[in-house]
Amino acid sequence: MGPTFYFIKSIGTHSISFSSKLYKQVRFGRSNNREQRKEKMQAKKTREEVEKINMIDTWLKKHSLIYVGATRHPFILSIRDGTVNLTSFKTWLGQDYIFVRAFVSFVASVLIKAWKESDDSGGDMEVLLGGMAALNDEIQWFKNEASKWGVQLSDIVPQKANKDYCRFLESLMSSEVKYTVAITAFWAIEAVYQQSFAHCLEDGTNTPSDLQVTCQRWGNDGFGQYCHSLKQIVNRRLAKALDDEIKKAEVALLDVLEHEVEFWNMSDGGA
Ligand SMILES: Cc1ncc(CO)c(N)n1
Repeated sequence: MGPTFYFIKSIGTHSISFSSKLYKQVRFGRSNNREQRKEKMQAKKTREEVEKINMIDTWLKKHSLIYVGATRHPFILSIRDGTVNLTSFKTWLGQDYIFVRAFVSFVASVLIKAWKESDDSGGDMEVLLGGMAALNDEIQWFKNEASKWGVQLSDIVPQKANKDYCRFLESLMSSEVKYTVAITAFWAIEAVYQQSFAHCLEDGTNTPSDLQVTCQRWGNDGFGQYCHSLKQIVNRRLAKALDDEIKKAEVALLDVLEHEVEFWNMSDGGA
């Protein structure tokens, strides 16, 4: 088949016609294809940039299965529907007290990294210091709560999942680990508890009244705000980070989510 001819204009008895290729070139401009390609690439770049601005949400969508596994664990769902086994709850309480003591040291190491590496335009240090103050309160709370439930904290032996998690925290305390990577893990650790316990406080839930204080501890709005501030710090850091650091931060997030699932699993009696 020959080229299609478009009748464009007739001037008097003279008609001018173009081949379709030529017509397109005249109609859309010679560099049409190249322009379109450029536009597409621009769109792709913009999408990547948008994803990078909120890297955390991009990752949570990408890894939604494990994220839901960590924030909607059967133990949490059993608190939420009121069927929780109190032995499970006490196991969790004792193990978490041990974890939080390691966690305080980890947060101290993140604070040191912030001081060394952050320009602190976002007030990172204040947010972290607020987190440490909350942990001071939390340790006291664990002691009160343990005596309320008859849990002897001095007798608690850390289970394997707990030891593994604490060892992971310790690995992040190394000066080799960048601030961006460590604070990504920090945000994830706090966010899992915030999301889990806030879920137990939603309308229409059956959370037992004597567990409400526990859920409030991490599910209250102030803690939600604090997690949001941490998330903004992380997103700001990741938007500026090099690829290698971004990859390590994503791995750290996945590690946290896996450790959190294993940690909840302990409450079910698994060692
Ligand atoms: C296991 C675990 N993850 C997160 C938190 C939040 O502080 C906690 N107390 N314990």
